[in-house]
Amino acid sequence: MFADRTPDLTTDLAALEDQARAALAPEALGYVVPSAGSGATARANREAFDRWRIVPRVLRSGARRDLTCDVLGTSMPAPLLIAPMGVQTLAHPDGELATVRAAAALGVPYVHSTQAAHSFEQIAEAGGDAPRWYQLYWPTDREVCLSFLERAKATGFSTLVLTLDTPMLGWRPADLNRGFLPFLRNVGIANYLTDPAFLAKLDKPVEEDPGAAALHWAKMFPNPGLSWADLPFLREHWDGPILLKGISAAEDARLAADHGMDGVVVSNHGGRQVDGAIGALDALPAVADAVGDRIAVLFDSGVRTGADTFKALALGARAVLLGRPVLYGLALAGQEGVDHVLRCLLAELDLTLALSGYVSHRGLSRESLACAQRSAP
Ligand SMILES: Cc1cc2nc3c(=O)[nH]c(=O)nc-3n(C[C@H](O)[C@H](O)[C@H](O)COP(=O)(O)O)c2cc1C
Ligand SMILES: CC(C)CC(=O)C(=O)O
Repeated sequence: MFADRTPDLTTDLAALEDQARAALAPEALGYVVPSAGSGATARANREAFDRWRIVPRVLRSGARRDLTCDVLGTSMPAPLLIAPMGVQTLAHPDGELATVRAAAALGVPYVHSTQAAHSFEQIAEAGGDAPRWYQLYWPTDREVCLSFLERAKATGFSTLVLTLDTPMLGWRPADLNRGFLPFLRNVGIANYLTDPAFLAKLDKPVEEDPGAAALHWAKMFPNPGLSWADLPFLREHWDGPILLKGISAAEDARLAADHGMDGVVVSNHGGRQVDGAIGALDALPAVADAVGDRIAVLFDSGVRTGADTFKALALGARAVLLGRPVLYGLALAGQEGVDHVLRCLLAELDLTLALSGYVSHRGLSRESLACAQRSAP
């Protein structure tokens, strides 16, 4: 099922998906690659990148470039993080451990999903001192939520990312057709299965009744009742920066700032939630305008190349999160594959800046781009 050689990986990250398809088992393929409904949002994500074009400048002394940056107190080699993605053992048996090791070797921050197949403690051990953020799916049970926050703090996660576009799972035909949800097989709930507050609520030890543990998770995961009024609870229990992920509307970004949040991630979950939503890059400029420098604006959904990263930064993102390509690298060659993907992205971003006349992403603005007209049908 998993490639156990080191395949020749393409340096065209947009084409990596095709290579990875062959390395993913059918259930993993059905979970990782597709999007919600008709796939309209995922297409809109890519179309938005195609519409914006870079306007290269010349003769600007670009021999030395500096991609380093600081985002909310986290230093990084470039404005790039690994997006939170659950159940990475579907892509490779080493799962998140391989990803965090590759990220740590390069200093790229890794964002740990609540739905990971490895626990906070395992990630901390594998990742060493490298920067790590924690993505929270806020469970309906507040004791479990608090326990997650405490464990994240105790194991060195500096920044909290609260994902809000997934109050329940989107309509995902590929999974529905197969009747496949990894969590119901206790895959991707490692943070729960190692959590004292969660385990205390089970009638029997997990080993005796794994099905009951999965069902208990299923009662806690969907949390459609959350509202803006809940945010002070998080602020009270988390000392570090907090970002809201899954923001598309400028008004929600403004509300995030008004509620004392430190940042937002403009994202539509890679098109996995609302079918027919606005392309994430199309949503970015209005969000950036709405909050200005009040809070940090980060971005994901559809980033596949260094040029895509350039465009998101030019349209107002302080950093981007890389999603599926990381899982494709992981599926193809484990830690080495993730390393390959990160290095390609970083090199291509550096090259795109150089070829476009910039010594740093800090010089980018909307003037670095032009919006190409759609061609007539
Ligand atoms: C397999 C998979 C699992 C994901 N799991 C999570 C998750 O646990 N938490 C979260 O906030 N986002 C999750 N996401 C969404 C990513 O963080 C990110 O928003 C998305 O992948 C960006 O789109 P892209 O992959 O098309 O670039 C997941 C995405 C994928 C593909
Ligand atoms: C529990 C899930 C919602 C994990 C996830 O974010 C995803 O599959 O997109």
